[in-house]
Amino acid sequence: MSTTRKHTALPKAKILIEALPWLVRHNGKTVVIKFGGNAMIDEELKAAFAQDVVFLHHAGLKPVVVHGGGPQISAALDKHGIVSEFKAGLRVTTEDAMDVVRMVLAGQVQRELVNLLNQHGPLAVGLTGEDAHTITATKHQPEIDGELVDIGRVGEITDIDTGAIEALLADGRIPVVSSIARSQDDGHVYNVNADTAAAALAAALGAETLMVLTDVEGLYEDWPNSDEVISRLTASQLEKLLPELSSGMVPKMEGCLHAVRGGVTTARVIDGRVQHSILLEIFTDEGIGTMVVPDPQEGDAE
Ligand SMILES: Nc1ncnc2c1ncn2[C@@H]1O[C@H](COP(=O)(O)OP(=O)(O)O)[C@@H](O)[C@H]1O
Ligand SMILES: CC(=O)N[C@@H](CCC(=O)OP(=O)(O)O)C(=O)O
Repeated sequence: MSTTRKHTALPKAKILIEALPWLVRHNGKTVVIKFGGNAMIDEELKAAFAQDVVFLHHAGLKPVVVHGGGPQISAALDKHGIVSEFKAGLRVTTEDAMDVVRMVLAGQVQRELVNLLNQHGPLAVGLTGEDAHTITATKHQPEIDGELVDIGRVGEITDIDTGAIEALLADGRIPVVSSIARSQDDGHVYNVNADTAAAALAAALGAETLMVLTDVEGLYEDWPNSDEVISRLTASQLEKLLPELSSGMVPKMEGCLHAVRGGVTTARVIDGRVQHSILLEIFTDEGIGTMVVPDPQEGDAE
């Protein structure tokens, strides 16, 4: 081998070998990746996201994608002359708005991600929570200032059926799930926050990791005054912090808590604006966002 080739080949081999412990650790494990609408900034980032997910698949992990689309829904509602309003971090969803939500999530955002993933092979299959009873919900009425408030067709998850997703994973596919649920009691479909849906799926699937890609570096300790990111916190530490959180971070961190309390080993909030942030997070020591871990059991070494 020429000296020049050795010089370029060796560093590449070293990078591959560095990933070996992580490849071994994650082999065969399910990882639920939530791709937030705010992180879908440009075509390059979306293509890099698809590459990362396909990489995980070929590296022996079982990725499941749950996508958001908040900004995309707001833009479409705007075109329909419907004003977007959020209460308790959730979109007030009228019957007409629900049609738009479903059209954008299942017909636009999900299709685009499925298409990007399938440029690498016949891998991705899109579904919504309605399919095969994957997500069942009942009408959600959040409590605001001590009163239950009606925010329309917003769902609270009551049941997850992992059958369809597990069948797809067993068939070597990458499920791409839109956060729309069916209701058992009134026949309506419901709008579910995508972080909440991803966390519930991660827990029900017994996933090793929940990874939430968003448009900030992680959970800021004192948002919006400082950009100091909390790199690691236990479930109990997070629980204490929850009442202080605001807006989009509420469902994200509640979801992370639900996931780790439900058996997921780590839940991470990472910056989706950084290209290949998924690979950095899974295959290197340089975790870049906020990691939530279960409380240490008595007798565990710190
Ligand atoms: N403590 C916090 N740390 C980081 N971001 C926060 C915090 N509190 C609120 N936020 C807001 O939450 C947003 C992320 O949530 P959201 O807009 O719902 O994103 P996504 O579309 O990725 O789900 C951030 O852009 C930021 O404005
Ligand atoms: C009930 C509720 O608020 N649903 C969300 C669903 C999409 C979502 O969660 O998208 P992001 O992850 O991009 O925020 C919405 O209508 O915006």
